[in-house]
Amino acid sequence: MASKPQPVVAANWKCNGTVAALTELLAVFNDAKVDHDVQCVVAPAFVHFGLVQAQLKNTKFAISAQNCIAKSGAFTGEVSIALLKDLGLKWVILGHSERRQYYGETNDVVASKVHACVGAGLIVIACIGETLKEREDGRTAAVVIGQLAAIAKTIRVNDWEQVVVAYEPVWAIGTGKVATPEQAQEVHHIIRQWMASNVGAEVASKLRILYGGSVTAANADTLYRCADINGFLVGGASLKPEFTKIIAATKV
Ligand SMILES: O=C(CO)COP(=O)(O)O
Repeated sequence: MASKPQPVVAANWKCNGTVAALTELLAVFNDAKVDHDVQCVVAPAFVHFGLVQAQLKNTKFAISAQNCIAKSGAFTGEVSIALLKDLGLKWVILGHSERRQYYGETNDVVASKVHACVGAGLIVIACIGETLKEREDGRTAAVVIGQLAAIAKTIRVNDWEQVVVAYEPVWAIGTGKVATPEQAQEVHHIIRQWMASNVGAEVASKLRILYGGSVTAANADTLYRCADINGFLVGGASLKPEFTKIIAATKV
């Protein structure tokens, strides 16, 4: 346990929140006593960046985008790396399954975004994970390795310092059906082993691999005890005060 890398606990607020509700929640995050070595991250919708930048005072937290595109210009409705950097943002989530599913982001699209973002100095939370059908067909390892390999192909070994991997089984997202610790650990181990064999042992041992999918204050402790789980990417529960308990679960 002592050799685990610094945990990351990230709140993915997705397309949720009101000014009033988020103001209340940020006050809770500001008051949270986080006295262990952990990186907390909040990813609001783009329209809430200003609110979060003005109100989030807890220095354990960074602000993240939920997506971006590589280049600025005539791309109506999009937000580019340069726009994020101009606001002082350092983190971005890429390849979330909702972006893959609803916006057609393929492994190659995600990989090229990861390449562009690490090249620009951002820290990327790169999401991978299988659907229920893929799991039932026995293709979990092949799918997540395919997603990971596409990224590994586009970035250099040193770039992995700027990448956090989030394993989010699609069937566990927003369903209340959390992966068991055994199911999660099995895939996290496969990811780390693949990284060790294909990128390098040191990169693999330092890589933060987060679990996401119906994480709550009630299951975070048990999940974090798994050897290869280094934190969480949280949706629903990150919009509630219980998110601070999920952060606390990474204190060992
Ligand atoms: O998609 C997720 C985080 O990115 C997980 O969402 P839930 O925690 O709501 O299942």
